[in-house]
Amino acid sequence: MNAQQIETAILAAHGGRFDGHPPVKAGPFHDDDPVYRGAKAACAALGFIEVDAECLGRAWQAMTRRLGRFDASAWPGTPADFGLRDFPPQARADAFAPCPVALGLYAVLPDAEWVGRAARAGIPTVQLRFKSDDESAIAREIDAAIAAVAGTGALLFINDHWRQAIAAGAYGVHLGQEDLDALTAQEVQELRASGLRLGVSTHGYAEMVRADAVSPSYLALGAVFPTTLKKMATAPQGLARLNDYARLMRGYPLVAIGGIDADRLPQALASGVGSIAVVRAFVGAEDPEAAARALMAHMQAAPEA
Ligand SMILES: Cc1ncc(COP(=O)(O)OP(=O)(O)O)c(N)n1
Ligand SMILES: Cc1ncsc1CCOP(=O)(O)O
Ligand SMILES: [Mg+2]
Repeated sequence: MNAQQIETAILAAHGGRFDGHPPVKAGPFHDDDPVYRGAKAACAALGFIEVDAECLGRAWQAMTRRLGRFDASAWPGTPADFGLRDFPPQARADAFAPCPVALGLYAVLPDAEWVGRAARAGIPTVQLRFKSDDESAIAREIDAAIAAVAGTGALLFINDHWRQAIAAGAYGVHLGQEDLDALTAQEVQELRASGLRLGVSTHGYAEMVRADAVSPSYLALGAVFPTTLKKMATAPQGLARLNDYARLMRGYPLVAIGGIDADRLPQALASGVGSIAVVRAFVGAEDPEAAARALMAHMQAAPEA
């Protein structure tokens, strides 16, 4: 088959699954392999951004070589086809400290007062996402958040401020791709050696591959649905992509985030992720404690993935 036939076959098999993403201009192409070229072109037509179409083109090429034939009905979902190292990642020598596979309902919160409120409402995983450049205010807020979860059993992640999180003895740290890229290899090692858990944001295939390079404790997959809380560089990924991402990265504890509320929670959870992260569904609720109960009831009611 030539590249054009491969592209047509992939679009015929998968075109209906990825509704809602406008096509992206295909290329550049880095070699003449017809599976790579056809699959990359098809994935661009399915709306995957350049870096993700490139990842998928290479993964289709690797999958085809591994299977010994081109199968348009398949979709790459094997870590080795993406060049990822051995799964499960927790077994790697350089893995970050492990965290539960099912982090459950995960509330992302603007300050320590909200952290305490979420923890007292019984939410099992909470994050302090305190945006400030004031070092002493950050340290104060982190200390207050740690005090606020004491005795509740909630696991506390600190967003962005990893050094202060280590100093204060938090359970873990959450970093975005830019946050991770800003760290030197030595700083990544310092964070790993601290024993704090590390969660990393991802918004597609290339970012999952990038995050996997440091073997973090969990991966966040987002934004699943549109969110008004944060200006996103990438379009909402949608449920079809979330399902594929969760299948590929199933060796990790996974967190779905972005625009999830009680109505959408069951669909997101059905992807196989062990955790659903929310901001507005808790903080923006008229009665946050009642909202927490409803969200947690939805999580419990969901059938095992
Ligand atoms: C659980 C979870 N997922 C994603 C994010 C976003 O992190 P990041 O991309 O670093 O953006 P900011 O939150 O720092 O604006 C998160 N905080 N938590
Ligand atoms: C911080 C963050 N990262 C990806 S989406 C998001 C915000 C999620 O907020 P909401 O649950 O209110 O859509
Ligand atoms: Mg960040």
